Amino acid sequence: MTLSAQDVTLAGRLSGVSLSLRSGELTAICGPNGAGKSSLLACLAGLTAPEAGTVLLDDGKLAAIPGAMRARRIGYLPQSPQIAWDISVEVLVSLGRLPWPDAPSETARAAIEAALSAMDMGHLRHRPVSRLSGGERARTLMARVLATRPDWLLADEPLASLDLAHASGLIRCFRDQAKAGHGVVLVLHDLACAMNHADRVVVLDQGHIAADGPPHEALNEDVIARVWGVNGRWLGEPGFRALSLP
Ligand SMILES: Nc1ncnc2c1ncn2[C@@H]1O[C@H](COP(=O)(O)OP(=O)(O)OP(=O)(O)O)[C@@H](O)[C@H]1O
Repeated sequence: MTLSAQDVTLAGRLSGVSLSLRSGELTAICGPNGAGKSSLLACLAGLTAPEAGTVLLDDGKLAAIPGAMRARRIGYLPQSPQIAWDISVEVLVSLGRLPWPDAPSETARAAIEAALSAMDMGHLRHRPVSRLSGGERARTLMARVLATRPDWLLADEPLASLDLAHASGLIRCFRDQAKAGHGVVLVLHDLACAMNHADRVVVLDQGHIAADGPPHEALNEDVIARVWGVNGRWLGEPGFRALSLP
């Protein structure tokens, strides 16, 4: 399965971006503030229509796929999700099953339970979302996406408010999803996380692709100096790299 952008343009945000993402891989999209990462992810999710260019899911135009089917195939976590109603954690997570015609069913129940468990939210399932901490709220919203069991997981800064143990658990979850053949695409500011856990890194800079490849190439020190303007140094062993900043 592939999810591709062909010459995608959004004025002032993306300039002719082309890339083809493969399922079974964890792809990290990195870049400075305002580089166009969230804009690209929203286009790939089918939630922002490009002004020019096309997004393809496998060989078909994403825009031509009916909404419910698209929502079954692509799960999307925005950078700052809004929660409209003060419902319980469990009800919010169960909304992830809305695109499916199966609710309530054994499959739906199992997907919701697995998502609550993966995000360590089972013990808070009855709590209203207005009474969650920031990290708990983020885990609940991620669980809602997981409950859909989409082919593609697109998440914008999914680790931003998680503590160390929950961030590590979520990275493991993303890796398992990729191993199971799903496509995982994450916007990440944490370059060490991208270096250590991604199969592929796409670096965006001012709406263009500045680098694209395995992490050790796409995030080498020259690219970091050129794109971020910082002379960082990679330290440590592969898989446990840390970026030391001057
Ligand atoms: N709805 C919008 N309409 C017009 N311009 C926008 C819109 N949203 C964002 N922009 C602009 O487009 C550019 C890219 O924004 P985007 O949110 O994609 O960047 P980003 O790489 O995700 O940044 P960050 O790391 O700060 O989250 C920025 O200059 C931003 O100001």
